[in-house]
Amino acid sequence: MKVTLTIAGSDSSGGAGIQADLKTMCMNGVYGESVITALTAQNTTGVRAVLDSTPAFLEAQLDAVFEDIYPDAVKIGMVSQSALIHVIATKLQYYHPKNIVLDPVMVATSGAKLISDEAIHTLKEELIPLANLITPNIPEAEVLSHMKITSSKDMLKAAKKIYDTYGCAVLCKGGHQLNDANDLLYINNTYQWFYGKRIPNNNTHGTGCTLSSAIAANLAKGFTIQESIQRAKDYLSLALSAMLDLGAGSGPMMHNVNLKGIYSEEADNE
Ligand SMILES: Nc1ncnc2c1ncn2[C@@H]1O[C@H](COP(=O)(O)OP(=O)(O)OP(=O)(O)O)[C@@H](O)[C@H]1O
Ligand SMILES: Cc1ncc(CO)c(N)n1
Repeated sequence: MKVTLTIAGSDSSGGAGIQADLKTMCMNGVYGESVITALTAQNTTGVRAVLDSTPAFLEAQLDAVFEDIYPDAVKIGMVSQSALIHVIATKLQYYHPKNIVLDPVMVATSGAKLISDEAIHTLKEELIPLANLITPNIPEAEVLSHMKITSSKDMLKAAKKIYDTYGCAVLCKGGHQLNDANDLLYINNTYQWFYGKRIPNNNTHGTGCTLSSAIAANLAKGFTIQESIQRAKDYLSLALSAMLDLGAGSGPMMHNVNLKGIYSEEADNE
């Protein structure tokens, strides 16, 4: 069985973060491990409090996981402090996992800021260059590219700028902001659109976490980046289409959907 590790924050309401990642990994046919960067007290209406892990405890979690059940892919989500980002970067350089997907989480769907300004700088300097793929949404791509994005053309310009600066593949997600749910992959000096039909569901808490962990799960199973993105988008669409409606705010998605067995197999080239 293939193994995928999530390094992310816990969401007490179960819709985003570690909880979304583990549900997604389970449904996508891989064994999921979790290293927790922070606890959040949050629900569908907002984030009430954040308690960060200490750097030493984060380090202990990473060593425990990598020394025993070595993951085939790693997904990184919310990391709010520079010292924690530094620990992750140091350990990833030491253990060298094959596939690293980084979701540069900055702001929750509910609007809460999940990273300090100093940490954004450390993320750019130390962690983004280690990733194989990063998955910014539009506001995050604006921060990373230092430009405003108001159209598909802008998405392409920003994704190219990020790729040229950091050397990792970039999936710029069009989810919340533009009319369609179209995402743009920039990789190896070329680009590819992944088109998605917008599902009329405002319960989008955790869509970014779900997409990045589904991509990591599929990379672990041996699919290419392009195949993994397509499969992750298909999974997300199914989870959104189930139209779960929980909580007073932007609610979570339904993960226990009928996948008709298509998401559990491994790639032919494995
Ligand atoms: N209503 C929708 N219908 C279909 N796909 C959607 C919808 N909303 C978002 N998506 C898709 O979900 C994925 C995540 O994109 P999104 O822009 O929502 O990420 P995000 O803002 O990082 O999420 P989060 O809310 O977890 O921070 C993308 O593939 C996007 O196209
Ligand atoms: C813990 C956590 N990670 C990521 C997000 C972004 O959706 C969130 N709301 N909470």
